[in-house]
Amino acid sequence: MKPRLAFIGAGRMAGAMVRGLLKTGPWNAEDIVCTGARDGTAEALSEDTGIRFTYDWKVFFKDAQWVILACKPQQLKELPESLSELSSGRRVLSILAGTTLGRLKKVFPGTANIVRTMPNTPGMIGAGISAYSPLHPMNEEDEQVVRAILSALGEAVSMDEHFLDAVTGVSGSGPAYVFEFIAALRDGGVAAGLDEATAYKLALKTVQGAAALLEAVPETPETHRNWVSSPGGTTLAGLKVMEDAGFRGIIKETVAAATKRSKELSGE
Ligand SMILES: NC(=O)C1=CN([C@@H]2O[C@H](COP(=O)(O)OP(=O)(O)OC[C@H]3O[C@@H](n4cnc5c(N)ncnc54)[C@H](OP(=O)(O)O)[C@@H]3O)[C@@H](O)[C@H]2O)C=CC1
Ligand SMILES: O=C(O)[C@@H]1CCC=N1
Repeated sequence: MKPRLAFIGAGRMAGAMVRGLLKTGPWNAEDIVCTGARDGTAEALSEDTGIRFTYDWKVFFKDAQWVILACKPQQLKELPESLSELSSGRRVLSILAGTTLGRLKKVFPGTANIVRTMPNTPGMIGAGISAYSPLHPMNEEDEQVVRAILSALGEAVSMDEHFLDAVTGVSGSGPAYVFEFIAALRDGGVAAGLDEATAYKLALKTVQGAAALLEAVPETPETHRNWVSSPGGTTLAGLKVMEDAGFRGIIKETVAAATKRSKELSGE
């Protein structure tokens, strides 16, 4: 169970997947090829990891068994029409935000199966979470391959395609919200008198520690929040500002906007 993999796109996410795959195995560099849009990422990924790269689509598809689609959703329409024939009989795993299985089927009509997935950037260190959904029910071998590929990035869960836009809004884009929160916590510390490096370290370790604590002691976030909050104490004074400013409503709207954008991307 080690099909040859061919990446269309060699950017941040493709790079994370290739590095994860080479680390976790069973894939070796010679089992993987990539291509790009001639802006240098394919050469760079090849140089860094030892995988092959080519700009010749015939060479690209020659012995590819699984095609990993990892360009931007808007770049899908730039791919040549010849791909529809060249990809015939292959399997496709797409990480494109928003791009539905229905649309992918039109681009790759002769493929044996197509799987849509939504990973996230913590996958770069094996700490990601991906949801995936196949066009046709997968046989055991294909399911094993998909799980092995996604496991190189962290956890993987199977889900109805209907949910993948919401998954994108929560965990696909989610790391960016968390980074924004850490930056805001750092800036709050600086405004309260700390130097920037100290404030950043405190903010980062606090978010890291809080997430690790939640996982280790699986009470709800609300329970953990209450354990931090002493009556008449500092935390409640801080939380009141968050509540008055509608923090939860803002995050809900944030997820809704990203989910909506994911749905829109399917048509672009
Ligand atoms: N970034 C994230 O957090 C996440 C991203 N995704 C999805 O992953 C995908 C890739 O994102 P990301 O890695 O950030 O993007 P990058 O911009 O880093 O990478 C895009 C890659 O696609 C290549 N490319 C562009 N046009 C073509 C083309 N016509 N033919 C072949 N290759 C092409 C680029 O090549 P070149 O450099 O030569 O132009 C580049 O290697 C997106 O679809 C996104 O929705 C999913 C989950 C999380
Ligand atoms: O911003 C985006 O469109 C991609 C999808 C999820 C994370 N990044």
